[in-house]
Amino acid sequence: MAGAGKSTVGKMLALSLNWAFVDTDHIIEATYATRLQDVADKLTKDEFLDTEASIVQSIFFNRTVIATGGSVVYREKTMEHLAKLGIIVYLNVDLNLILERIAKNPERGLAIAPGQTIEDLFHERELLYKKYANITLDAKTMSPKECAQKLMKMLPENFL
Ligand SMILES: Nc1ncnc2c1ncn2[C@@H]1O[C@H](COP(=O)(O)OP(=O)(O)O)[C@@H](O)[C@H]1O
Ligand SMILES: O=C(O)C1=C[C@@H](OP(=O)(O)O)[C@@H](O)[C@H](O)C1
Ligand SMILES: [Mg+2]
Repeated sequence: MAGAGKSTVGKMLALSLNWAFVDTDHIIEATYATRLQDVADKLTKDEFLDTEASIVQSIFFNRTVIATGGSVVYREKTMEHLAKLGIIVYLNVDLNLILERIAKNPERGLAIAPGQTIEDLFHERELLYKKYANITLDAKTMSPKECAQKLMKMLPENFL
């Protein structure tokens, strides 16, 4: 979910693993040579989801922690692609904390349909995040560093 900490924790996890780190929001910005928000503003929700999906599906990196946007989960093919690349981590953070973090940064983009609330979005996505996750980390009470440390322990031994 947006605000769960994917970009922050992902970067720290990559450092711990000594792996590369890629944020797919940055790849979208690099591709379109503009801010993510400018890309999103010109598109409907579905068009944004398709754009994100096609960019994520063009990634074939190994030994890389990939932080996606929270909206990636709507496209089954894209999630299957990510599943082939490696382990999918779900950072589970409760709704109140998500609302707090989003409120702190209202400029933050969100693929949300007209009339939909963040609560609706959270509940709709929660099921999808659980469906695709190989590892679920209850991240609510942990700092980003603690999340990364815990994930290091949760990764399968034969994975590294
Ligand atoms: N575990 C955490 N504890 C406290 N603050 C966090 C934690 N993870 C992320 N944050 C903060 O929450 C905000 C959203 O984090 P971000 O990594 O951008 O989330 P995402 O990429 O999932 O949208 C940032 O301001 C970040 O510093
Ligand atoms: O969850 C979402 O709808 C989105 C989350 C954003 O990324 P983060 O999850 O990193 O905030 C970004 O991809 C886009 O604005 C849509
Ligand atoms: Mg992010």
